[in-house]
Amino acid sequence: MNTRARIIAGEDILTSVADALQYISYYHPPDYIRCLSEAFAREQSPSAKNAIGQILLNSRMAAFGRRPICQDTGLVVVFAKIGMGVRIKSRTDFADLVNEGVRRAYLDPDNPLRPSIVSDPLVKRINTRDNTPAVVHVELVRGKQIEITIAAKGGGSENKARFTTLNPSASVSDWVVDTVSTLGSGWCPPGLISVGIGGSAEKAMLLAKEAMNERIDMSELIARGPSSAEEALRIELYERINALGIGAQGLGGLTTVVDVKVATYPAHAASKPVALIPQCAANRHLTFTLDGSGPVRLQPPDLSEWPQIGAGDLQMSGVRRVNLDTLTREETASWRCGETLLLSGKMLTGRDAAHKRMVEFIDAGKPLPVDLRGRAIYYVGPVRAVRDEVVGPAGPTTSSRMDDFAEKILAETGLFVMVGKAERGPAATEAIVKYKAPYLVAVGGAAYLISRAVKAARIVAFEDLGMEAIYEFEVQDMPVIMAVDVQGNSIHNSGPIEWRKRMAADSIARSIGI
Ligand SMILES: O=C(O)C[C@H](O)C(=O)O
Repeated sequence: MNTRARIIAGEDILTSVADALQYISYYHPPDYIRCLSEAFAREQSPSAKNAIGQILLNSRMAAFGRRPICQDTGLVVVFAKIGMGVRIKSRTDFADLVNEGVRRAYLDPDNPLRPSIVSDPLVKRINTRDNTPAVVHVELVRGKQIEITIAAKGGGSENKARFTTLNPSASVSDWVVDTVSTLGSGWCPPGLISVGIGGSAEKAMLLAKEAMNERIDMSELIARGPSSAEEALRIELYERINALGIGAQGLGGLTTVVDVKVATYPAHAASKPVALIPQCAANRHLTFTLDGSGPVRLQPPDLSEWPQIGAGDLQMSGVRRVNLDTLTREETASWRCGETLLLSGKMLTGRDAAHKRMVEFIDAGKPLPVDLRGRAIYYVGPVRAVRDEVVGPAGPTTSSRMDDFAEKILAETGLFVMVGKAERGPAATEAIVKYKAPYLVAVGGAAYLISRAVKAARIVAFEDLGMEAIYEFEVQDMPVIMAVDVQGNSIHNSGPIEWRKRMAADSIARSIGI
């Protein structure tokens, strides 16, 4: 038996991490594209079909353009299984090698990725500018290889991770379904729900996080039938979660999840820890193995698997064209929940840090550096532009994080319209009604597609905030859906209720044979 350690160069780890992060920034996993294409064909809700179509079209454009699928290019999470017969030739720690790979990938001049990580998360929250550090999990295993699973996890879906410890006899299925029904759609469905059961609090979370990177195989599982309690739970959850009618982007529809993963580990007799982590439509991960023969060599996927969706397939009939430069309160009050609008003209951008600072200015009686009166604001933190782009991928961020600022911003600035992603909470909805300032949504996960509607972009305030600075965008035909109108009607309430009812009626109809 050869007992000599196998040498793996640190540089091969670093290069492979960098190449893998670039690769997953623009190539969706083909298994996800296959499922989403099926969901697109099946979808009957026009809004949800349009959203899935935009995600698929965006994915194809990102793959051919080699630009990020989503403006949120993620928090890097690594699961490394290091064979105990391996010796890593490096002067730095394993985590430093990974971080150097992250730095190289995110600062790549051909395809720069958006740095989203802030240090001092408690107080200063300063962007580290290279997306480091990654979250690295290492396990020592038998063998002479290193297997690395790397993911770039979106912030919106990570924010919806949940944990509980159930009583041993309580139903995991009920807790998961109840919890998903409270998450809203900031996690950007259609995606996956991953569930970790057992171990301890942190172990359950890790089980869920690791399992979400497994191959999507729900239709195969349903076809062959479950062979374990975990598999039976996967099918049950897949059916029950989709029956909630949440649909793509929470607009109401048939597909909320394309798969549900379940991983288990022995637990204490007194406990049943359960972790739930959603995976968004920017489902980015890759597993590769290093055996000492050099860095990983990644082949592009077969792009003929990406459906060729055109504007005509997007169910955009009856759209209303809006000139943002001539908005009036009368006009915005006439927009109705569920309508598709195509926005043209100038809009401002601003997200978490810009809102916090604007409210600090207002509280201190200082004038804002930009006049929001009569304008639309888009909640976005774009990727840096390259080559002929005016802006990099620029999809919407989760609007509910701006809810706490809505009342003050609307009261003090005369802002007319907000554009973002997913539902608003009760306080923001009240402010929308009170100040007659409607709320529109763009499709989360269609960032590169949306960026093509941006014809000019310039930073107008808070440049030090990096991707969170306030820009002025000039857009042409940017597609959005009217989500909360000035009466307070919300598509994120009415859509899922309608599709839940329709699906229940359909299954009743099927069960009685009509
Ligand atoms: O940070 C972002 O751009 C978006 C975030 O991933 C979100 O979904 O809210």
